[in-house]
Amino acid sequence: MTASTEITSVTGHRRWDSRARPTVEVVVRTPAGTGRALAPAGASTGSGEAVDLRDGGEAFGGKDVTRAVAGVNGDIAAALTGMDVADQAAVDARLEEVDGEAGFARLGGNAAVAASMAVAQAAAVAHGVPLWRHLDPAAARLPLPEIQIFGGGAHAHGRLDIQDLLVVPLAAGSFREAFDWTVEIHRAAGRWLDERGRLAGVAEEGGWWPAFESNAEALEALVAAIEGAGLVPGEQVGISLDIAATQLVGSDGSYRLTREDRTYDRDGWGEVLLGWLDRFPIVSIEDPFAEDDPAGMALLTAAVGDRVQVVGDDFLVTDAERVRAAASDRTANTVLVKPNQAGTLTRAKAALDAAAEAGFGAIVSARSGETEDVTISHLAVGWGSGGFKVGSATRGERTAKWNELLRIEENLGPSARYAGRAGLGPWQSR
Ligand SMILES: O=C(O)[C@@H](CO)OP(=O)(O)O
Ligand SMILES: [Mg+2]
Repeated sequence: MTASTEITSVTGHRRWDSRARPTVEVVVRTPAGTGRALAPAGASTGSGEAVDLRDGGEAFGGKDVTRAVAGVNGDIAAALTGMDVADQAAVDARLEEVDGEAGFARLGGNAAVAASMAVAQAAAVAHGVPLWRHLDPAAARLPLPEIQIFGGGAHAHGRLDIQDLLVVPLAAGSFREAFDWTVEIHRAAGRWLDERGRLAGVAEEGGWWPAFESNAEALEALVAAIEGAGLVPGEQVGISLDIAATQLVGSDGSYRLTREDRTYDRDGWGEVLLGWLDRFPIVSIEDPFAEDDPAGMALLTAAVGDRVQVVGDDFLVTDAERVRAAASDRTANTVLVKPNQAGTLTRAKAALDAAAEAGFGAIVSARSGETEDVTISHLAVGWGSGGFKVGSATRGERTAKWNELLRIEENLGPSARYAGRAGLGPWQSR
């Protein structure tokens, strides 16, 4: 170990996220440079996620991070000081050890992930390279983005049942062009809603918050928006849905569409989804069934898993073991990778590696509560994930991540490659 990459201090700080909630920032110092990172937070969370440690009683709706920040300045600082930022695996193992509980229940996954990411950032700074290059000097692929146009579910007070309606620029020639296309679709969608008096506001991730009469109407509007931008739905631009179905399921296991005032059993719900998949150019569907309904996930994967990306978010919670189980049970073909679900970068990377081994796709993803932190943009390139999901093309905490990818693409110059359709994952060629 060179002395210059040895951690001299770790400090925790209380900052703010895009939902006006407190969040944890960690600053890691070494003689060779400083790294900092901020924890994101989900709203539609999986029960198997690392624990988001919150406190404060009435203050900030019980969402304060006083204990999580204190844990960084106490146990985490004591445990990591003197370690080498270049040894991410050792740092992350130490974080698990010092917490001592599953899912970072004692010190908080929010504290752990911010510490883990700050260490990675410090290592990159110490080596004088951007984080993506530090993770893989040969990395050259820009991920296929999925970008939210309409927001619903828990992010829009249930105004629409489907949580995220996103576009996927399959046939763009570069990341830059992918984003150019997306903003035109975003604008066309806004016009479509405005002309029909359906514009109700902006959802938590910055997509339009529409007053649709049914979920199918939202899909029709999305197709119209793609066409309105002068693009061909399905060929140039596909649709991706995050159903976040755990939010739709009742205590009896039935699935409820509030918009349409209809309730379905597992098979009936499967019929609804298959109907949408037949009618609309959907290339990806996330959490189509609830996190505790593997039979539903298996039903859909068997029906469309050879042509549609079936993504586990709440269902797989960025966990390598769950990815391996999903591969053998055929309950998905792609994993959503959210570092804060895992608690450390090492655990998140293990889920991504398990996906690669299983022939699954992988999508590095932000949370609905975000900050200006751009670590995940670097992870997507440095880890070579096929996909990348950050919410909308609006709002600073989202554009920060997209702009960072544009910088990386420019930085790569002629060697940059845009993943395009291949970014949907290796399962396509099976
Ligand atoms: O479900 C999701 O994929 C994310 C992002 O849309 O939402 P949250 O961070 O609230 O879990
Ligand atoms: Mg999701």
